[in-house]
Amino acid sequence: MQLFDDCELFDEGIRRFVDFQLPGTELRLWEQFFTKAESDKYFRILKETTPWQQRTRKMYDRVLPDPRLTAYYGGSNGFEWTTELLDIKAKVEAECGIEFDRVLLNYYRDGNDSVSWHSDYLPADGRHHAIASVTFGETRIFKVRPKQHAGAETLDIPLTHGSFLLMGETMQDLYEHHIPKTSRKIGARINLTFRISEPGKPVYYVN
Ligand SMILES: O=C(O)CCC(=O)C(=O)O
Ligand SMILES: [Fe+2]
Repeated sequence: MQLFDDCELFDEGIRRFVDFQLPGTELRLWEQFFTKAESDKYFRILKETTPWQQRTRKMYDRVLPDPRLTAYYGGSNGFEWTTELLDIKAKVEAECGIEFDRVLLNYYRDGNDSVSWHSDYLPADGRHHAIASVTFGETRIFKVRPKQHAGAETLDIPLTHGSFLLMGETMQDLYEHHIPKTSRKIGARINLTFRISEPGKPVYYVN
């Protein structure tokens, strides 16, 4: 589905906007939301200065490393915000009019890194909020399908360098998403998901 219906001139070309018009929720994509120069700078700084962590999770009776590295900022138990993360957050907030208070960074080192089908973790206040997803680096396919997916189509969205994807409040209730592995010889990708938690409550992040 390609509905580039609201193009505006951007300093390095055309900023393309897509509203995927998903039933029951909002899913909107701004490509080249950050300029090439900004995106290159943020990719380099985040790659080099983030204290990337290798998380593990228990699968049945085995403890397996997540196929990606992560770092968590803000909220009540994340790292201290950096200038760059606050700048990225401010630009996203100005566009969508929503304020976020924490961000999860994912570092996909190559095509072998991935995230399996899931919906994002329910915040401590028991209700889902909008999530803003920003990508720097290699393009990866973001797949979306309804939770009731028998017979349903999967939406494949290439998330490009400098793009901003906004998932609406009900997205996690109704849909799940996934970044598949790829055998293509590709470089690294960094994804940031800005989230909202109930103020004052610790966030036990999983996804
Ligand atoms: O890398 C992405 O685009 C998605 C990451 C994700 O789904 C998550 O961290 O929950
Ligand atoms: Fe997710």
